[in-house]
Amino acid sequence: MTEKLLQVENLKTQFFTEEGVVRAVDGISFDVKKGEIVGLVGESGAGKSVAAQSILRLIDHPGEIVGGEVRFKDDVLFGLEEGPNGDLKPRDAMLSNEEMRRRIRGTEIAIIFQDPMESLNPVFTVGNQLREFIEINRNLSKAEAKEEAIHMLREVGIPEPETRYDNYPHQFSGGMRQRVLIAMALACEPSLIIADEPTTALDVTVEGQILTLVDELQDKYDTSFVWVTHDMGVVAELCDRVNVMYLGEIVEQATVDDLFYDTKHPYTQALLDSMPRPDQTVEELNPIRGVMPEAINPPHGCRFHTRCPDARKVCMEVHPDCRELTETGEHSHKAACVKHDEFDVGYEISDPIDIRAKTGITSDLVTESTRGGN
Ligand SMILES: Nc1ncnc2c1ncn2[C@@H]1O[C@H](COP(=O)(O)OP(=O)(O)OP(=O)(O)O)[C@@H](O)[C@H]1O
Ligand code: NI
Repeated sequence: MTEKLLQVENLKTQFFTEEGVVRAVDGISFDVKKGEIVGLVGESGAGKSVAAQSILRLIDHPGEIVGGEVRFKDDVLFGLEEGPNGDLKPRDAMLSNEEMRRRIRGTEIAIIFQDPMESLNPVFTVGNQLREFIEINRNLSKAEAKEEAIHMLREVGIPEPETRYDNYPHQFSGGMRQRVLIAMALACEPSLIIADEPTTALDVTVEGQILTLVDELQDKYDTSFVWVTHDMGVVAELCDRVNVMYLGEIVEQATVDDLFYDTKHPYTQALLDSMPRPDQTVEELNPIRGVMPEAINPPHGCRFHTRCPDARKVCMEVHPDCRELTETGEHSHKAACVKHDEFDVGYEISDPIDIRAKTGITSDLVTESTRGGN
């Protein structure tokens, strides 16, 4: 049994805005084992970034983690318990803000964001920033830290690292800056790196190079990753296991192979169908119809029913949990869709609903999508 590094259980994060309560992350559960790359994939607004930030308790006002638990190794990063008056309060075992800063962030769990310029200071050289980070976090002398910084720049494929050490961030290309952030993330040899779409802004070739690099470094350092992306191509290339998110929930959770070749949720299927393929022209792309509804007032029943080609009346009423669909198989494969027998809520005898009427979209994408609900 592989060791579970990170365990997220029923995590809920909400934003209390003037328009209402945004249920950005609405009860997700997943785990990351040692040495694994686990994907969080979904369209814009699905809650991927909020989920990633919640793990490190990086949620600011008006946002708040309101429920669930996050455990990392033997530590409780987040957890609530009932207080004497019946109201919820942080569990005694939950790490303090100080412990999160000192012991966890950067050292045990590193995070890489989409825009490197947010994490790099434009007025200091790349080398100095990396050196200082290493010096502080690893208790090395200035000279040792500099040596280590150059070593890390070389590790992530920066050519002539001794010279590049003295360059400023703006003298690096986008891809090179992202490599610097990977170097910084790896510098303290964390057990887990959370990467929030770090390659999204890069062109495809550079993105490919970075993904290859991450794959190699992952092998070498045995670091685990949570990889946030909206791109199923990235998932295919990088991830071991995947969580598909829709409107704050995980709707399917499986190994990459199972997700691609034994797809259980219509939303996952729609994401896969919308993936550009080499044998297709741009005209042949199959974008997912409609837009994702607001997370303030998510649809009743299954949140995807308003866009789902397989939706029936029962889907408007029953809110499916993410349920195990394999018998005693080796790999767990979970999905939240009542068309599967495990749910037994009368899907087969329920009337189909006319999605055209619901989305107001009358493209031929809708008529052709009567793909069978097996
Ligand atoms: N500071 C905030 N205040 C109010 N709502 C927020 C805030 N941050 C995020 N949200 C809302 O939370 C939901 C989830 O957002 P999140 O950024 O996690 O989505 P995402 O899946 O990462 O999308 P993207 O691919 O665009 O990054 C969205 O409805 C978003 O509008
Ligand atoms: Ni995001």
